[in-house]
Amino acid sequence: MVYKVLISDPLSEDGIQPLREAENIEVTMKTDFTPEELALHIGEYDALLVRSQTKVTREIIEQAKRLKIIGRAGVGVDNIDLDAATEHGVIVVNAPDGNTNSAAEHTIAMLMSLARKIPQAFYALKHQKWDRKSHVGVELKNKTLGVIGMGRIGVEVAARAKGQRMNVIAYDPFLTEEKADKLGVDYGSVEDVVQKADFITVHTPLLKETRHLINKDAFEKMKDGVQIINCARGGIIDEDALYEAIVNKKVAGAALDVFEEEPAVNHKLLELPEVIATPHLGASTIEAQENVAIDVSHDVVHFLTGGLATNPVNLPSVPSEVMKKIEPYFRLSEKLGTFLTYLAEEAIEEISIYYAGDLTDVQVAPLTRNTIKGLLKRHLGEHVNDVNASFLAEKKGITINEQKTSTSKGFTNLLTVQVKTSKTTRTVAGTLLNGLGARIVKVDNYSVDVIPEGHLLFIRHKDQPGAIGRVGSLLAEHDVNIATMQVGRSDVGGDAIMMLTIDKHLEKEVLEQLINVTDIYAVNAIDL
Ligand SMILES: NC(=O)c1ccc[n+]([C@@H]2O[C@H](COP(=O)([O-])OP(=O)(O)OC[C@H]3O[C@@H](n4cnc5c(N)ncnc54)[C@H](O)[C@@H]3O)[C@@H](O)[C@H]2O)c1
Ligand SMILES: O=C(O)CC[C@@H](O)C(=O)O
Repeated sequence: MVYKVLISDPLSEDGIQPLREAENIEVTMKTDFTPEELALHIGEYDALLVRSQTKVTREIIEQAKRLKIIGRAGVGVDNIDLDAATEHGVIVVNAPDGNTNSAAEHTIAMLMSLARKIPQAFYALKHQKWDRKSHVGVELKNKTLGVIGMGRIGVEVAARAKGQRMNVIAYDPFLTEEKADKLGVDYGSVEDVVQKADFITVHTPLLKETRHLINKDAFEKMKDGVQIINCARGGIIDEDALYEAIVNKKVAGAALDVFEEEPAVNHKLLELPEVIATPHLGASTIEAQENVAIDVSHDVVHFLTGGLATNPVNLPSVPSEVMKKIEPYFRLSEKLGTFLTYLAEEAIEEISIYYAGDLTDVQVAPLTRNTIKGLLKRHLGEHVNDVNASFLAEKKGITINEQKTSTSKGFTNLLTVQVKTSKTTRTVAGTLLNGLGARIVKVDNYSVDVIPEGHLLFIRHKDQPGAIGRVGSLLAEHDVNIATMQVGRSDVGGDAIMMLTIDKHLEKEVLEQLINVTDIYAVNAIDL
């Protein structure tokens, strides 16, 4: 059998040697397909290799009848429809490490160019203007760099900024004070970073949660004259808000490698003299392109010849006998993990998963991985899957405990998940009710009975007359319909909880008002 591999974006010729040299693999490099042409021809191929230009949409995947693997030579997989790939049994692999250095160096290059107005000065000189007055810069020494997203690239950027004698303040949902100390950076919330930094650089993936993370509100809180860098993904910064902040002189400059829509030609931000930009060049070094092409080529060769992929991004394969027994619990375990991300307000340091009742008779490791996936996915994005979840948790310094116990508290099966942060321990437990599906049956010490789906509100309050009514009225005022409501308390007049299911996502402003309602201690708006 000969496997046909299509490379539809320019990849390093040296990097794809493992593919060229493999037996029974035929490589076609064709980088000028239109989306329509790609959809027309993709049916002939077993593997597709891309960078960020090719959009591997559902329409393309639906035409890809032979396709087994998509290789992304780079980190971000936002140009690939992962759900469609998974639904069609196509494994997606990426090359997460190969361009870290390149992207970090590009960020520092942008930071220095921005501070010293090098592109603007060069442009003037190219146009025969010897203009020194307009191009006075600022020094980096003793300035504060705010880093949002301390993954592979953020950590490297922070280390290099320290080499420029900068102070670094950073935020990442997985960054603890201890880890920040080890890295020699200050630990802060997004607010702290935004308020204290002279330069702000973002290094998160583009997710629902990070879309417009830097928006009008954030710009208002920043120091006057702050400068912004985005070498991660267009869309993390709200481009309209950035434009306005530059025109209003709040922001003194911005360096952009990425845009919401690419290619970004005729973009209004590019008309502003304060903006410098590159056309998505973060990973464009000979070394990075070779690294990512080698990594992804090896994975494609291994996978097509019956081996395992090193960097799978979507669903793994689980043996069918195991799957059959545990499949009914999959949704529940993932939802319990996700639920806890809303309750844990600091970085999670430890996760413990307890299996009781019927669950003591099954192989639970895939469920543990699935719970961890639910826990990580909200902040790390769609590339977290059952295969890489434990590995990613470990890399984030999270300890994982898995235990089978005899305390099923009267349930036929009981799955209890507990997370510890530096300040608190939060617990949620769920069960699969025969014929009725999944239920959350305990949150911390309170018994509840809630379907783990949709929009939930978990409210802690003082057991006082009127507290429930005030919550109901406020939600009604904002046209939020309560579908179900349960209450519980530790003792009369003491701590109590409300667990509500509501018909739509709770907007931030309503959440803020709810937190300020008399006798309410805390509110978690949870989207499952
Ligand atoms: N410009 C380029 O050519 C280029 C090159 C490489 C990577 N990138 C992009 O850079 C980004 C980061 O890549 P990486 O390899 O460091 O990824 P990574 O997964 O190692 O790190 C991302 C970090 O962002 C954090 N994060 C998630 N949500 C957050 C939030 N709301 N606030 C703060 N932090 C949050 C995660 O916890 C994680 O630690 C990706 O979007 C990637 O696609 C761009
Ligand atoms: O392919 C490229 O050059 C961009 C890659 C980069 O954005 C990534 O996410 O790895």
